[in-house]
Amino acid sequence: MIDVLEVNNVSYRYQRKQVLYDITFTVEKGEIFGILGPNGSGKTTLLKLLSKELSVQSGSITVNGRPLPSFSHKEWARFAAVLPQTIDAAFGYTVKETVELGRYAHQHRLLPMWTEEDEQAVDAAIHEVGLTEKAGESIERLSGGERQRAYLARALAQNPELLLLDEPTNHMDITQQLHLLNQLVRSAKEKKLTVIAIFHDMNIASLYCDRLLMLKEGKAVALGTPEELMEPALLHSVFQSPVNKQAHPTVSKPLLAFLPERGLSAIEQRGLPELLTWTTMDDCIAITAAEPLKVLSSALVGSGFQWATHFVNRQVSKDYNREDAELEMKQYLRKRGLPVSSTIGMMTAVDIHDAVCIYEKQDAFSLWAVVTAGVGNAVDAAHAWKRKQFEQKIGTINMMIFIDGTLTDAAYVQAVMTATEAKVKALYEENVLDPETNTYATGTSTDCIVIAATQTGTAFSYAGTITPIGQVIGRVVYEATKEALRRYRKRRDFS
Ligand SMILES: Nc1ncnc2c1ncn2[C@@H]1O[C@H](COP(=O)(O)OP(=O)(O)OP(=O)(O)O)[C@@H](O)[C@H]1O
Repeated sequence: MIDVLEVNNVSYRYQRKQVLYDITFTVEKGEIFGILGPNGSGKTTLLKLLSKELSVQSGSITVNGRPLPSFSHKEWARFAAVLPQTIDAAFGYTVKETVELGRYAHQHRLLPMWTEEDEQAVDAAIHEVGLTEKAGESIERLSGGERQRAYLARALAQNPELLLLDEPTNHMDITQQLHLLNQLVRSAKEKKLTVIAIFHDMNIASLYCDRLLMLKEGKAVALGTPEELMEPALLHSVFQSPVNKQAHPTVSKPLLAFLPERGLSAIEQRGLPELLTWTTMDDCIAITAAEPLKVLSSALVGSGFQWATHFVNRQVSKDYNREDAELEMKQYLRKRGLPVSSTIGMMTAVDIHDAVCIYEKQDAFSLWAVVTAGVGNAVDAAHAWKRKQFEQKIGTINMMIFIDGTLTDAAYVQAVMTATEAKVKALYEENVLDPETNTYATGTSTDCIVIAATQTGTAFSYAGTITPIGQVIGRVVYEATKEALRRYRKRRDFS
């Protein structure tokens, strides 16, 4: 890789105020390089030094191996284009005329001539920022975001090798931000355009930048890929705001969630039993939480991680068979007056009146488990592959585990593991067999689990069987599953 830009030990002071200290980094050709940092950390000053708007006082900046000061004004204007943070609007110009100004660097000083190449560069740049329709509009009649795009088009029309952007997506709505940044990434890759940009939105920077430089009080505190920099501890120390890091659902980039200050939540004031309201209707159990709980579930409605206030275990007939069960379930929830977007919905053919609830209170947390169990579809997971097809009978084990505590993602996963292991043990002790293989069943073919936590109070990094919370989950699930199985068999044997 070729380094376009080398910044070595650059420091800067405005009169007596030192604002940059010994900044060193390199930027490669075709790279999208982001500069991040709190207000006043020196980002704009650094960008002004890179764009030659300010002169280097100490240290050095070289571009393609040449010291930056050795570039003439015209040479530099051909090489680099700048989009500053604020631009005084050139009133009276149309969008197209504004963008045309970007071509001046390519004009011969003595014999200025507007060529086909100039015309094409202007049209292409206007198209790239999505302003073709407004090319004839005067600049002062554009919205703030549109105006920003027009100035970006002016910079792009320069056909620069280096683009320096100070908050390029300022004033833009999210569609425009994504459109523009997608375009920048395309240009960077296709034309080997190098982009150095200041960002305030860390998720946007993480999504679009190859590497990031983090400034704090004029010092470079971190330099690396978004994966390396988006670390909660580092971000907390730089921005003084608590932050959580998660995996982006579809792109291999980190996603950050900043945490608002919360007042005392219901759980801290009232405890788990007061937070949850239990209602048994003719064909479902509905549990309502006064505060949203963070849930990991395999439920038909509301699977994966999400926040929810309603938890429904619905009883359906053993012949229930719908092509789109999820859609039908959502219609059912709607009819019941439940908010579908914050409801976790599961189904069972087991009689919901046989549900077993166990509440456990410890010093550091409390836990409530609700289990319905049937074993008509019992299966041995180790030998399920031997089955030709699964015949659906009554019998599914549905578990909901409510916890007043703060769980990490790892703790959620371990809670699922611990609960599953305890369930397997209960099935073993109740002698539940897979009817096909005649071996001990480990579950049923349609089991469902919900782990719901308040995300307040005691923090749990893990919930495996070595931890107090894991031990409670294991015991409570084991006992509740055994009791639910006994109730299921009793009803089956007497009906
Ligand atoms: N012309 C100037 N004269 C004196 N001090 C200045 C000047 N320009 C900026 N500063 C100071 O230098 C420091 C860094 O400012 P700079 O604009 O580089 O920060 P920034 O990280 O870009 O901030 P923001 O995120 O708010 O845009 C600030 O304390 C600012 O007040």
